[in-house]
Amino acid sequence: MQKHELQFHIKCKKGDVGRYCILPGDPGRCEKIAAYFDDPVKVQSNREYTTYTGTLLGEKVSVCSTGIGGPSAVIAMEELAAIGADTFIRVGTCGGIALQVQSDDVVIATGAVRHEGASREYAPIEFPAVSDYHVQEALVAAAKALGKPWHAGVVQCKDSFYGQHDPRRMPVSYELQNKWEAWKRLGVLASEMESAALFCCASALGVRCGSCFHVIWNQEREAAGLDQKESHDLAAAIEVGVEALKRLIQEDRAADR
Ligand SMILES: O=P(O)(O)O[C@H]1O[C@H](CO)[C@@H](O)[C@H]1O
Ligand SMILES: O=c1cc[nH]c(=O)[nH]1
Repeated sequence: MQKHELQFHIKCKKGDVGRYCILPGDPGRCEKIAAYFDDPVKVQSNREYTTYTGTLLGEKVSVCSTGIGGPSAVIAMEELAAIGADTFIRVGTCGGIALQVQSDDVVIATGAVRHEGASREYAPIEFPAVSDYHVQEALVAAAKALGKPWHAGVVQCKDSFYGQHDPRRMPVSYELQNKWEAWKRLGVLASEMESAALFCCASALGVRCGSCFHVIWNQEREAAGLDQKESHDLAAAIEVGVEALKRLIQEDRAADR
């Protein structure tokens, strides 16, 4: 596929997007994220992929939704990279696993458990799904500067949302439940679905990617009888993602990258 061509799924072409892109899963989140940009314009909407472009600090930036799961997320990354994007921040939602992770906190992924399929088509399973160091650093600095409660560590990715929430129902419950116990003992912070695939795809493409998440709930806190609520206000995670992009833009300018 030629780099100047309209990309097959996102229906964008070179010039439509900036080198800096925010990647939410939910298309409905794009307009809310674009509202933080200067002069945001809706560029395209096709399948699960909705794209807006605007500016931050005078730099062209975009937001493009990825849909749910690794396969559609790496399509977005591949097609955005083909038309010039090289720095990605996934702003998503997650469910807490570690007991200290509470609803409304912001989780920043340093790495992701590859309990999903798409990353295996980019890298052998021995290869770690890790976020870009500079993006990770910018996300932590942003969370600190904005005074948001944050945690940085490993997140778990899987392909089945209901395998996470109702593993006993699944014929492979023996695997899901045993592995979940391992994630807990290994200090995994939270569960979501796209970062492992995005991190491996980014490594393969030579682009930068990091992730931050709004914590909706924590099923382990609930199981332990700790206080627990459900929250769907993603403002803190969005603000951390946007602030991190600004910091990366400034750092890249200072380093003439
Ligand atoms: O809210 P988003 O960004 O879609 O992220 C999370 O929510 C979806 C599941 O409900 C999965 O995509 C998961 O990773
Ligand atoms: O529990 C959750 C919440 C969001 N996304 C997930 O994959 N799991």
